[in-house]
Amino acid sequence: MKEKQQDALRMEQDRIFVIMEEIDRKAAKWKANSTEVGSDALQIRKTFWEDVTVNFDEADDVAETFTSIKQQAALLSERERTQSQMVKQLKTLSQLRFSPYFGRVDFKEEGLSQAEKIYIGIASLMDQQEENFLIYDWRAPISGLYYDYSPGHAQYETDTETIQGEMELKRQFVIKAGKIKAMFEAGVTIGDEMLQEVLGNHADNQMKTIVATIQKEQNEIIRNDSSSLVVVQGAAGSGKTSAAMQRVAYLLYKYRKIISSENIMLFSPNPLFNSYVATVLPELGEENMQQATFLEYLLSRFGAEYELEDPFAQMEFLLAAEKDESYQERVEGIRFKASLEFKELLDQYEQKLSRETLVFKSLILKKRTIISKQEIAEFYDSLDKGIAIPNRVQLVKEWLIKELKKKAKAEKSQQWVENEIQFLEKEDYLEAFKQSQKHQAEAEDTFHDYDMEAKWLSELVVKRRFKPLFQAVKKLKFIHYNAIFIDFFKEASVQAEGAPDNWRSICDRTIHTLKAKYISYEDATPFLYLQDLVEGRKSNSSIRHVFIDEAQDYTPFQFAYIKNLFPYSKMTLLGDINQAIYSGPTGAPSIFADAMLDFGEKETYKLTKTYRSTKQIVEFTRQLIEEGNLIDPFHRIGPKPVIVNHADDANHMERTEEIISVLKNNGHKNIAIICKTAAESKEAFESIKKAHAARLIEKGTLTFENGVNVVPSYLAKGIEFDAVIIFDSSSYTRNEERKLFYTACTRAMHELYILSRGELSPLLANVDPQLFQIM
Ligand SMILES: Nc1ncnc2c1ncn2[C@@H]1O[C@H](COP(=O)(O)OP(=O)(O)OP(=O)(O)O)[C@@H](O)[C@H]1O
Repeated sequence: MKEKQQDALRMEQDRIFVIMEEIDRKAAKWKANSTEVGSDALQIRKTFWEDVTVNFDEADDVAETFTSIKQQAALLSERERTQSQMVKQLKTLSQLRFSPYFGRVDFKEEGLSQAEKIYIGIASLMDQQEENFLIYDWRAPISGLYYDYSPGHAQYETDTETIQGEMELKRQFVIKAGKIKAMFEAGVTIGDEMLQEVLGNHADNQMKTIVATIQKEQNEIIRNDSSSLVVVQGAAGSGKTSAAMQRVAYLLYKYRKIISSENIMLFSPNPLFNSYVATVLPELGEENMQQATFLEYLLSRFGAEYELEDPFAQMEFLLAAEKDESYQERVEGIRFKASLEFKELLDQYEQKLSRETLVFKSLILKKRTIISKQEIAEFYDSLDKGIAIPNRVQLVKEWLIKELKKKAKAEKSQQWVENEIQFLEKEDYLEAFKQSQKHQAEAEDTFHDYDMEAKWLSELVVKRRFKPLFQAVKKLKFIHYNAIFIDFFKEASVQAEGAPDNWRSICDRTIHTLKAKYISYEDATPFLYLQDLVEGRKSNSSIRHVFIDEAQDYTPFQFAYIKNLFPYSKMTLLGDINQAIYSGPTGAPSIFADAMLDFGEKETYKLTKTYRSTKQIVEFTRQLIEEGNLIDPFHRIGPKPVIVNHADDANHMERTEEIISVLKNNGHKNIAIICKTAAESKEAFESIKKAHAARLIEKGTLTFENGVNVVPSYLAKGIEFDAVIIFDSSSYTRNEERKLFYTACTRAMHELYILSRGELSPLLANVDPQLFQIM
């Protein structure tokens, strides 16, 4: 048996050498081509103007010149595109040279006498004659066999038919620098050995691709290309983010003729997460999709006029301001403002707005009202009420631009203009002189040079002063959204169906903050929604697929808003209701708990098998949540979580430092000290850094590095560490914090320590004592 395996290994290694030769041959050829295309492009750039006919004498000549320039530019951009395509292909070749493939299946198609050997890697490679595949791209239809079946009957779908047959062999490889490091023959338990190998590795500050070990249920999610909405509810560590990333790569491959990375958008929870996942697609030879946090979108819309609270500040309030007298009321406000009932109130308010007037802002120039808000309102009110609000707003805009032009003309003779002329720059005077010379030469005018110059200079002054006004009008800044939103809360305070009992007081408080131009996070999306009702819906037609990771933290209101923003997009939502850290403390609805996700064709997947943590950690953490018994740990063995049981504060820091040393000695490179809040993190960091080189993660932190990281609980979501130390379990006391505590504990891959400065968290009370060690 052993000998047979040795032979197989030798044979496979020999094949790799042959493949590497082919890669080298192709690389040399492509490199030569790429250099040629590159020098072509350079040449075109150098001689661009020599090769076009430039003649502006007659109208026909101008048209010809224009066509000629266009042709030359098209030629240049085609060459440049080809060159960058070649560079990309060369990069993929070098990735293949390092590790040509990770899987092989021998598949005998029904009706054929011989099995085909199908090798699967991150990209396809053809033989020298360009006839046969030496390597199949993992996203090709036939590669589905590798993920979905073990030896025996198997089938795969092409665009037109289902191909049936027999899988005779399934092999997995770990190949590095062209050498086979490990080879597994898959039996009934598909890929377990290979998974063991992969999952046993240390954590990294960058997520890795999982193409070699994608599991069947993940593969279904990755390859679903028919549903408008894919919803994945998956336990912590079940591979939701991984599935999302490979799904992006799959869509980019399958629809490469119609979509590219610019047409895919990922909403992620924070900037740290953005950088954590940033290397997955490049590793697969693809470019990263567009990535943003929802907060970034909000900030881009609000501009500098308002102070916008971010979700992390809101979270800090929810976790740390429990004793604040406004706490309960705000929590209830957050809950209601997250709902579709609240959105309905805004829709009703739109009806009222369409019958009544809007609130406007006067256009002010140098502290003088140029066009008053009353004049704007009068014009607006004179318009037919049957016209939709956004269209009326457009008419006001056009009217204002005309009025501003008239005002600007009239303004030129004002004394202030003359005064400002004196303060113009030397260049402006020079330009005025040139203009007047030009005018003199062109027209037999009776104007004195001096008059011409003065006229030009006063025009310049007025133009400069009016420019911001024109810009403001174009951006519809003459609408007083804040006042309209305040008016909405005044109206809504008396007639809110489904609102909490203290709704009136919530509205008063909201009005108070809005008057100070402060937008609480829970008010931000409703504010923009109202703004869009007035201005017309903003929608993005270039995005064809939106991914929302950690989707459990989006409210139904936010989701409805995002859906409106991307009306032509398919959507993939990935989340875990047990990690709903925002709706935990507020009880606000989450799109994952709601039945509101009715969307054309929706497909829901549940992932219950988890891969991140050892069996011992999962058995422990799943007892922290309801229905945790449904979570199925991957069989990877490690030490039981440790609860450090001491109810006094005195040696807490010392113990933390000792444990960090133990974890370092155990070979862990990536250790997180997870604290509940930013303030606790700061405090922990200040102490720890005296004994260990450590890094503090804050809401603006863009990357995290291997080493000791001190991180607030809500920023750790989505990422993972070799070992986690929960800094102080005693700070998680309320049931509302259960999901946050669970999220923090599930970040650990290999070891989990729970420390407490006071009493052990009551959230641990029901955990089976067999599942942890006490220290
Ligand atoms: N099929 C797989 N093969 C290898 N590793 C996998 C596989 N699926 C998941 N993993 C690994 O499990 C870990 C968790 O995956 P991922 O972060 O995608 O899970 P998640 O469901 O998004 O987790 P969470 O909700 O806790 O943030 C990662 O290290 C990932 O590489």
